Amino acid sequence: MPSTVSSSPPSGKCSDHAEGQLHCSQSFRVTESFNHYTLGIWDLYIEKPPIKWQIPIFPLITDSAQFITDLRYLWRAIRDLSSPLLFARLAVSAALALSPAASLWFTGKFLQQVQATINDQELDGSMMIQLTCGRVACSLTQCLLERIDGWLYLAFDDFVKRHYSQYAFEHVARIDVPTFMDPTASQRLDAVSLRYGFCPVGRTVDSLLRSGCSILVLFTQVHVLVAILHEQGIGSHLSFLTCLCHLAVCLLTQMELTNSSLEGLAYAATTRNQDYVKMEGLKQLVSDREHRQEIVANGLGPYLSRHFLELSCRLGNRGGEFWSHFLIYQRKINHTTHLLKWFAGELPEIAFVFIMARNMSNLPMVLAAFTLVQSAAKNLRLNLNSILQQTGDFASQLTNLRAIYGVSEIENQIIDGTQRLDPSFAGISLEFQDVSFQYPGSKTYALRRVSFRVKQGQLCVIVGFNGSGKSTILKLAGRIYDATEGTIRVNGRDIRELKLDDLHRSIAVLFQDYTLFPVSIKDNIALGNPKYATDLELVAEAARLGGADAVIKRLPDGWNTYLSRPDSVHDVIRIQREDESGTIDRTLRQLTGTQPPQGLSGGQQQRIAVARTFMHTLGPDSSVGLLLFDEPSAALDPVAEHDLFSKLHGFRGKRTMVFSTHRFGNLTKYADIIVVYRLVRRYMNETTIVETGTHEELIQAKGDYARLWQLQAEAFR
Ligand SMILES: Nc1ncnc2c1ncn2[C@@H]1O[C@H](COP(=O)(O)OP(=O)(O)OP(=O)(O)O)[C@@H](O)[C@H]1O
Repeated sequence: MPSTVSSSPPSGKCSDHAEGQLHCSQSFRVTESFNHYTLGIWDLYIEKPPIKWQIPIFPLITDSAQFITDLRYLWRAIRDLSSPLLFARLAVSAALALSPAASLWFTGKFLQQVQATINDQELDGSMMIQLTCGRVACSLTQCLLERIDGWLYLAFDDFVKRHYSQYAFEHVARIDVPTFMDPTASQRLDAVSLRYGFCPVGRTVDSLLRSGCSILVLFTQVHVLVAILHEQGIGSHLSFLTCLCHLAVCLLTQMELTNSSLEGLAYAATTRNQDYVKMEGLKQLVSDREHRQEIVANGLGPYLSRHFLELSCRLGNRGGEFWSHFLIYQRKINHTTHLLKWFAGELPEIAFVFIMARNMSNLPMVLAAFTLVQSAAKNLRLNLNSILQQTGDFASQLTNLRAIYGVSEIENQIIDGTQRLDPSFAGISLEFQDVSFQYPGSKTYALRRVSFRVKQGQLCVIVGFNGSGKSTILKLAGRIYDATEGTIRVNGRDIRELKLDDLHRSIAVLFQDYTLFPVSIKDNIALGNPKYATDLELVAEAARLGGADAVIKRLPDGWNTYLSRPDSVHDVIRIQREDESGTIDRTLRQLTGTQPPQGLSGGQQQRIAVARTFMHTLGPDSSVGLLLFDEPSAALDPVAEHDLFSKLHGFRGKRTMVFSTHRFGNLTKYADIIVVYRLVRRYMNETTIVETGTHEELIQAKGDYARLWQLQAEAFR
C-alpha cells in the first residue's frame, strides 16, 4: 500500500450489518491519488490513473508525448525486421483482409440476381454459375491463404525471437559490474528476459499487422455493403441503422471494460472483518496436514465445526473472496451501459418490423437484405472490436519496445580509456596512490587512503583481517570498479586512461568469489582465454597447471561434464504410473543420457577456477604481465596448495604477481613486498595499510604482521 494512503479506515464507509446484501460505497477521496471502495467486507483502494491525455476507448495511452516518442522504437523494430518474410506476411495478410469484402460482393451480386429473377420471372443461368464459381474460388483462396499465413506466422515468429535473443545477448554481455549491479539498470535489463526467451516484439508486430488488416477489412466491407445496398435501392436506411447499432454495442462494451478495468493501475484490497479472517484461518487449520495431530489429540474437531458454522451464519453472503465481490461491483457500475447495449442490440430488429410493414409487397427482398446486413454488421462489429482491443494494447506494447531498445542505451559506468597499454612480456607495475573506495550504494569506505607500489616482476602479498579490503584492492586493480578517490597506476599510467581491452588482456585475475559457469568443464577453463578456446592442448595445459586434470578425468563425461544444467534446460522425464523398483526411471535416464547433477568439492571447484586463470595467461601471443590471485588456495588441501605454489613459482618468469591471503608461509616468505591491512580507528569502520615490507623487515618491526605470523607459527608447535 503506498504510503500516501491513510492507514485508518476512511470515514463514510457503508456499514455491513445487513446480511445477504452487497454494499458498494460511493467512491470518495482517500488521498489525492487513490479512491476507496467498500465491496462487501473488502476495502479496495484504486489508484486514480495518471491521465494526461486520454481517449476514452484507449485507456492505456496516458502520456501522448511519451507515446509519440515511443513510435520511433516501432519504426526501429520495423527496420530491424524488414525481411522477405515480413513482406510476405504483409502481402498474405492484406490478401486475407480483402477476402471478406470479396465474399460479400459475390453474396450481394447473388442477391441482385435473385431480385432480378423475381422481377423478370426469368433466371440468368450462366450468371448464376459464374457467381457461384466466383464465390467458391473466393473461399478456396481464403483457405489457402490462411494456411500460408499460419506457416509464415511461425517462421516470422522464429525469426523475431532469434533476432532479439541475439540483440539481447550482445547488449547484456557488454555491461560492466557496477552497471549490472545497479538496481535501475538491472530493472531495464530484465526487459529483455534473456533466460526465458520471451520476446514481446513479435506480439507487437503481429498486433500491428492484425490492426491494419482489421481496418482494411472494415473499410472494404463497408464499401462493398454500401455499394450493394445502394444498387439494390432498398434497405439502405436499415443497413445504416444496423451498422450504427453494432458500432454502439462495440463502443459500449469497450467503455464497460475501461470503466471497470484495473489494468495498469496500482490497487490494493484488504478486509478488516475479523469473522472472515478467523473463518479462513479455521479452514486452513483443518486442511493442512501439519495441524492434524494437534486437532485429534485435543479433540478439537466438533468445536471447530460448531465455531465455523457460527461464523459462517454471522457473515451470511457478505463473506467470500475478493474477486467474486469485484465481479459484482463491475456488473453494478456497468448497469447503465448494459441497458444501452441491450437496446442497441434490439433496435435493428424493431426497425425491421416497421420497414417490413411498409414494404409488404417486397417482403422476401427486405428479408434477404436484412439478413445480409445483419451478418455483415456482425462481422464489422467483430472487426471493430478487434481493432479497439489491438490498439488499446498498443500503448503498452510500445512500452515493451521502449524497454527492449532501451537496453542498447544503457551506458556502462566504467568508461573506456583511449590509451593503448603495449603488450608486455615482462611484468607490469601497479601503484595505488591515496586510493579510497566506496562500493556503489554503500555509505562506508571499503578502502581509505591506500597507497603502495608493486614494481615490475615483484611478488606482492596482501594480508589483513576479514573485511579489511584485500579483495577490493584486486577488484580495483582489474578495473572492475573505479576508485572513488585517488589514482591507480598501471605501468605508470592512470588506469582510467587505458583501453579496457588492453587492460583485460594484460591482467589475469582469480577472484575470491569466483563462480563456475553453467557450461561444460572444458568451456569453464577455455573461457579464460576466448581467443584460444578451441585449442584443446592449451586448455589441457591450463587444467594441468591449475591441478584440475585429475579431477576432470574422474568425471562421468570428462571434459564435457556439466556441473549443473542451465536453469532453462529442464530435462523432461515423466513416469505416469507406478515404478516401485525404479527400472523405468533408470532406463529412461540411460536412454536420454540424463545424469543427476554432478557435485564437486570446494577444493575441486577452486582448481577449475585456477585453471581458468592460467588459461588467460597461455597462448603464443599472451601479454599477461600481472596476475592477481585472491585466496587461490583457500579451499585446497596442503598438498594441492604446495603443488599450486610450486607451479606458480615455475610459471612466474618476469610477471608481476599480487596475492591476497590469510595463510602465511608459502607465500609471504618469498614475497618482495607484503602489504598489511588493519582497521584504523580514526575512520569509522574503514581500513588502511599499516605496514609494508619484506617478511624479515616486518618480523623485525614487531607490528601486526609479526603478531599474526607468531599466532600461526604457535599453532604448529
Ligand atoms: N559488493 C559489495 N558491496 C558493498 N560492500 C562490500 C561489497 N563487497 C565487499 N564489501 C565491503 O567492503 C569491505 C572490504 O571487503 P573485502 O571483500 O575487500 O574484504 P577482504 O579483506 O577481502 O575480506 P576477507 O578476508 O573476508 O576475504 C567489507 O567491509 C565488505 O563488507
